Amino acid sequence: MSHGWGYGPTNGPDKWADDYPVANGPRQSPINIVPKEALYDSALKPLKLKYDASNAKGILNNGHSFQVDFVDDIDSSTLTGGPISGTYRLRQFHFHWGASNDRGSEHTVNGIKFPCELHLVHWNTKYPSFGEAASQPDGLAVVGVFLKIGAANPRLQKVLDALDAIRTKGKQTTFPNFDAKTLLPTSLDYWTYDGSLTTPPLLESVTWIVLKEPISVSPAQMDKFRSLLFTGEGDAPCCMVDNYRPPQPLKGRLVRASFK
Ligand SMILES: NS(=O)(=O)NCC1=CS(=O)(=O)c2ccccc21
Ligand SMILES: [Zn+2]
Repeated sequence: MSHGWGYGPTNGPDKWADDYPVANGPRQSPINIVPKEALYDSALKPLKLKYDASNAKGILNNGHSFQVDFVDDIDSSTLTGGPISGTYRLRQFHFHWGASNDRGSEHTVNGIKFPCELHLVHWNTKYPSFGEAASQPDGLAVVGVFLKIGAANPRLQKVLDALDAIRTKGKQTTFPNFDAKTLLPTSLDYWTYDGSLTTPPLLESVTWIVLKEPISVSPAQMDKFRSLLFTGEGDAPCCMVDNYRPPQPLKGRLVRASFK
């Protein structure tokens, strides 16, 4: 790719292997989850998410999605338990969504696409930094949450209300005092498998933890996601939609379930 990666016809997921050959690697993400083929593992521990709202820093349009970044220099917002060992710190969360409500999620369930998917990115504190962790096979843990069309989600609305300030690529603003736990569903039942970042550099360093229960989002709230632009101020505007990678080959991997 002569220009940066993206989600368009000339720089989208089918082209990423040109610059990132790991795109065809053995543990790529996302995947299609087939619940009947997942193995219930009674040894899997419950997820323990301990988030401190005061760690929320800012919200940024990074040209591929938008992300909410967190202070991660101490163990104040952490993920423990579940399929992982040790302590992983919350780094950021972001979303992937479609141009219409029939698509947008990265993981699928029995081939079903959701309109949106939330990713909460955590890094293993056995490594000295996020960057170092991102290059290790057990370096990252991403919690994925599906969004399903239904009633408006008041907890999500606080995030969406900030989007007018970051409409174009590179724009950011402060986003203090947000408890990411408010975005989680009631049940923390999950599927887990070994995978990768779903965006370049597609590093195969992610333990994926995909929650079974979706959270709700209204059609109007989905249109708020779609008000963002991939492009920068002054560029020809291109709506930020369909910023998802499709499911990748399982290549023999096991998907485990924390529930029967
Ligand atoms: N959808 S995803 O969470 O797998 N990839 C997005 C992502 C999350 S991140 O902050 O780990 C990071 C660093 C560098 C490049 C991409 C990313
Ligand atoms: Zn993501």
